[in-house]
Amino acid sequence: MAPTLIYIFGGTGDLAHRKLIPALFNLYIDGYLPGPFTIVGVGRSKIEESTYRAQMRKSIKEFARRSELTTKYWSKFSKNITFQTHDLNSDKSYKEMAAGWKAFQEEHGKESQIIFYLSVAPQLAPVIAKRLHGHRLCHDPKRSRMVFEKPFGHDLASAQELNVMLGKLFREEQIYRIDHFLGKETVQNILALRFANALFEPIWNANYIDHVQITAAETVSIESRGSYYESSGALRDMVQNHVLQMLCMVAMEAPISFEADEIRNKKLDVLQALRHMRPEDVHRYAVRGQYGPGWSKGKKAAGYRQEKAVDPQSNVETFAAVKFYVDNWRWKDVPFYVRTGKTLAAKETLITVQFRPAPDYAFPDEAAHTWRPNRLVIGIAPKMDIRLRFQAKQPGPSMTLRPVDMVFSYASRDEEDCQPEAYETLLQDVIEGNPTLFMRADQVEAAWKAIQPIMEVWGHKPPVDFPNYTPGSWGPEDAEALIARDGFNWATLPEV
Ligand SMILES: NC(=O)C1=CN([C@@H]2O[C@H](COP(=O)(O)OP(=O)(O)OC[C@H]3O[C@@H](n4cnc5c(N)ncnc54)[C@H](OP(=O)(O)O)[C@@H]3O)[C@@H](O)[C@H]2O)C=CC1
Ligand SMILES: O=C1O[C@H](COP(=O)(O)O)[C@@H](O)[C@H](O)[C@H]1O
Repeated sequence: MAPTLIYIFGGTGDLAHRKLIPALFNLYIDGYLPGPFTIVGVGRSKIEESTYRAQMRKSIKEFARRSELTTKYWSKFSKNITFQTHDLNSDKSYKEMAAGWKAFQEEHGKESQIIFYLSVAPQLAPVIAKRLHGHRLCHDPKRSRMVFEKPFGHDLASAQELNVMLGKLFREEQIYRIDHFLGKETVQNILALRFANALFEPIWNANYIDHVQITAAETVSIESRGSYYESSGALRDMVQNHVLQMLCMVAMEAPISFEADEIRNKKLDVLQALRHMRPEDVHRYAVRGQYGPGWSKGKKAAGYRQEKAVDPQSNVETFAAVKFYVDNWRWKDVPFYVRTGKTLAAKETLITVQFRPAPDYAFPDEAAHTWRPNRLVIGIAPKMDIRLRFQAKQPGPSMTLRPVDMVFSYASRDEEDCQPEAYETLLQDVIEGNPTLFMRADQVEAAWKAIQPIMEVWGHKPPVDFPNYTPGSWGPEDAEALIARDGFNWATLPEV
């Protein structure tokens, strides 16, 4: 692998502390980092290199998957970490970085590569891109890459604008739009489950599948991210990206190869097939919620409007549920119910594929058959498993049925401990120049387009009932109604 210089813009921020540096540490332990590499944390803070290193050591101890190995590997790893104070709006900073890049190439050779990870507020992205271009820091498309954190844009128009600008300055293959859910093992495994087995594919369509549910529930509040969340909300923060990407994995057609563009094309087809919502129909398809004050894990919990950096009258949603349809042959009239929210009853990311009931059959009524067990449940996180729930005969003299599970669990195969974190997989892909798991410009735009009508209606019509759910619940009543109207319930882990 080519010698690599990695700039982490936002090196003092939350994401760098909790995810990026710990992920790079794990990659180092596994020998996946290139021979010579340098990680340069960048922030406005005026801190010494030694202080930065000490902070990063603490982060690794706290957040790295294999923190117990900190002592063993830290001293070697830390030699590759440095810190620079820069204002990323200032030209001078890029001049200094250009000098640093020149020196790196002189030391390690012309095949060296440079990566800029933009772990900063999205408003900084355009100025950074222009300056990197202006200082020829990304002029060689084969040896320079930029990683853009989410959110990529604020809506369809701003995402398009950013894409157009980047398209003028760089080649698409240099631009890595990250969605960390795509780095999760269990999300990638959906492709293996569907396309490496002939078992499911024949029934993976509207003839046999009744509906699909995707839940991405969190127990945490918005924590210290109030100012970001006020300009985002659950729909932009989770549905536009992570949830729709999971939906694509479930709904896409079989790829003919695992080439980056082939997978991206197949996912784009799904996004483009999402049924357009007319503004007057949005209330039938989408529900929003905001948590009020209450109790969580035996402690008093603040409501969203009482959180730091949040407007006390805020109408930003912390919960969203949407019913999507994928208007193509495979998924004709099959609803995809998705929901996500903060301070919910459980941390649970789960995909449930509900099959249609068996046709009328010979079992006596007292067999108490229901058709709900007939489902495949994919645990994305924190439970990582796949369970097929089906009807079986209850042992005994009568023909009584009961639901049973056939389970593949990562934990039971000792595989959970050696799972790379999503950011490890994705950072390794950036270093190796593999964009398969990253979003192409058109995908990001198609995802914004899918939720644009909801954003517009919600933006124009303030909610009348906020706050409308309590911490520790499963969200607002209306979310139950959204799915109950069609005769179903949301699936959660204990009862699936
Ligand atoms: N945190 C998370 O869990 C997630 C974050 N993201 C995305 O990642 C990005 C970063 O988020 P997060 O780490 O939480 O943000 P933080 O607010 O914690 O950190 C922001 C970083 O940007 C730096 N910064 C801000 N302005 C400048 C500037 N003008 N010049 C140089 N550095 C600057 C800050 O440095 P300093 O303080 O030293 O000035 C700090 O390191 C955002 O786009 C966010 O949406 C995405 C998914 C999850
Ligand atoms: O991108 C985001 O994701 C996290 C949830 O990610 P997970 O891997 O912990 O499930 C979410 O908390 C955050 O609000 C959002 O920005």
